[in-house]
Amino acid sequence: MSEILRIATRKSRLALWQAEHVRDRLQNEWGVQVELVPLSTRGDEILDRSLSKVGGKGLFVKELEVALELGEADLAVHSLKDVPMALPDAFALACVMEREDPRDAFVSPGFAKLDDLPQGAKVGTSSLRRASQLKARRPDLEILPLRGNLDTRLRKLDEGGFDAIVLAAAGLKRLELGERIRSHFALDELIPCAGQGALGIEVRAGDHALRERLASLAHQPTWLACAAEREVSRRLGGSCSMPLAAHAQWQGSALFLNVALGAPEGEQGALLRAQVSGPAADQAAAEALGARAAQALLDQGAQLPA
Ligand SMILES: NCc1[nH]cc(CCC(=O)O)c1CC(=O)O
Repeated sequence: MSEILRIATRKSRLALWQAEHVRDRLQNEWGVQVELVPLSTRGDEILDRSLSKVGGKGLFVKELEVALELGEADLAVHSLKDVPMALPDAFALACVMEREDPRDAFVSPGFAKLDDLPQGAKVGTSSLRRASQLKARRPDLEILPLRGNLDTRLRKLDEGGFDAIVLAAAGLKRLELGERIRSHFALDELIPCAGQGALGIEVRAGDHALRERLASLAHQPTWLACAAEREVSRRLGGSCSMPLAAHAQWQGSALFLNVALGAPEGEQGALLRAQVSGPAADQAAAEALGARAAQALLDQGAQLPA
């Protein structure tokens, strides 16, 4: 077979690692030839500005979709947490792969963990989700914006100006930067965002044969957990301009879904939290759990975006 599959990817080191990871699996497990098609996305170009104000997460995904649409690539590999809840009809999420460590990591030259930070310490993160949960635990902290890819953020920490920064453990581990992690936040202490640590593969919706074949890369427990998490975002109209956290963990055949929602940007207010659990044998059951968690937040007064 002379078939060549092409993977559209962003050019950041993490995006390339993730695309190479999928390439290697396809080559090893299917014996096909796979090429990477690296693209720069508008998301990367405007990373130094406020993403939440220019159009949100979808930007990371959009240019890769254009390459799929034009037939320049057959698959797009994404960090699932950057994939919008609703894809355009022409595209489909063919599979979600086994999740890496979903936790957030505490990175600091001088301190081993959050509780060790002195009063008023400066913590870098531009994630509203991380900021609202950190503030709920430590109202004294000064949260400062920190953007850019992982290498850029670590460089900014090394240049001074922050006592600590918070990053996804998965990205650091994939880039062999795990030694920068001083400690991991517990999953109920700094709840991750929906899909954190998981990879999703997007294809043209009409590529039925490829969609079926990609089922061999899917990890069903990860997919069901992420389906529950993503349903919370979908119900609450979640975007990265919303400080929403949703993380589901398996205990036997039951899924435990932890969610938190901070006050809207610039406003004061308590962090809302909820936990729901139940069996989740299929996607519908997982999404029903997500819907229950979203309703629990709404019952506590969560505001849907206008
Ligand atoms: N928001 C950007 C982004 N998208 C995916 C990852 C890391 C990998 C992952 O969480 O799956 C990161 C970095 C971070 O949040 O620190």
